[in-house]
Amino acid sequence: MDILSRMMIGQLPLRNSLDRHKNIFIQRCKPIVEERILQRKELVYATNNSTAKLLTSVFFDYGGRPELWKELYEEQLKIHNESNGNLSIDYVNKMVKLDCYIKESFRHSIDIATMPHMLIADSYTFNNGTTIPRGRDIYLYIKDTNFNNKFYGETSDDFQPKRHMTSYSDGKIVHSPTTKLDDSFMVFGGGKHACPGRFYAVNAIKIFLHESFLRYNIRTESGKIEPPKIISCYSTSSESGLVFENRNL
Ligand code: HEM
Repeated sequence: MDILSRMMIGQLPLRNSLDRHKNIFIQRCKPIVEERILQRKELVYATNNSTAKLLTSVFFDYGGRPELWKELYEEQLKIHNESNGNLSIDYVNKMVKLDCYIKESFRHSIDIATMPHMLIADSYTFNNGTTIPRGRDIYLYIKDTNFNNKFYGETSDDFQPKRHMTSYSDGKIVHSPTTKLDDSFMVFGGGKHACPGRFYAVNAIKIFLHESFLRYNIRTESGKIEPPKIISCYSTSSESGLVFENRNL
C-alpha cells in the first residue's frame, strides 16, 4: 500500500502540521496584521497559501491559450444576462465550463498538496525501508496522480478542460466538479481531513473569473503559454506579466 492510501485510511500516525506553519506565519505578520485578522489566522493562511496562488495560475493558463477564450467568455456572458448581474449560488453552479477549466488548471498547477503533515509517532518505516522520524513534515507529491495515464489516458500531459465533462447527444452535459474528492484528483487531499474550504475557494475563484472575463480581455504579456516557476519540487506561477484590456460589454 502506498503512502497516499495509508494517509487516506488513517494508518499513518500523521496530523496536519498547520499549527506549526500557522505559528511561523503569525510571528512574521504580527506587527502588521490587525488583531481582528489574527483571530482568523487559519483563514488568512489558507487563503494566502492556496487560493490566491492558484487564482494566479488559473489566469496564466487562460492568458496563454486563446483557443479557450471565446467559449469561456460566452458561458459567463450568458450567465450574466440570465442573472441580470445578480449572481446567486445557483448561477455559480451553472458555470460548468469554467469549473472544468479551473479543475484542469489546478491539475496542471499543483505538484504537492499545499498542506504538509507531520509524523506524531516515534518513527515509521515503509515497506521499502525508508524510515521517517518523529516530527518530520511530509508533503504529498501529487504530480504522479495528476498526470497518471491510468486516470487521464494517453493525453494526460495535455491541457484539456473538456476532459472533465461528458456531453450527451440531447445536449446534456455532466461534469466532475473541481471540489469532488477522488483518487485521480488529490488537490484538496482526501479522507476526513480533506480541505473543508474547497467549496468556498472554488466558488470565490469562479466569481472572480466571471467578473474578470466580462470586464477584460486577458492575455500573457508574451502572448504565449508561460511555464510555471519551479523551486525544487514546488511549482508556482510565472513571474512574467499579464495584460488586462478593457472589454466593451
Ligand atoms: C484552492 C485553494 C485550496 C487548496 C488547494 C487547499 C488544499 C488543502 C489541502 C491539500 C489540505 C490537506 C488535506 C488533507 O490533509 O488531506 C487542506 C486542508 C485544510 N484547508 Fe484547504 N485548500 C484551499 C483553500 C482553503 C480555504 C480557502 C480554507 C478556509 C476558508 C481552507 C481551509 C482548510 C483547513 C481548515 C484544512 C485542514 C482540515 C483538517 O485538517 O481537517 N482551505 N487544504
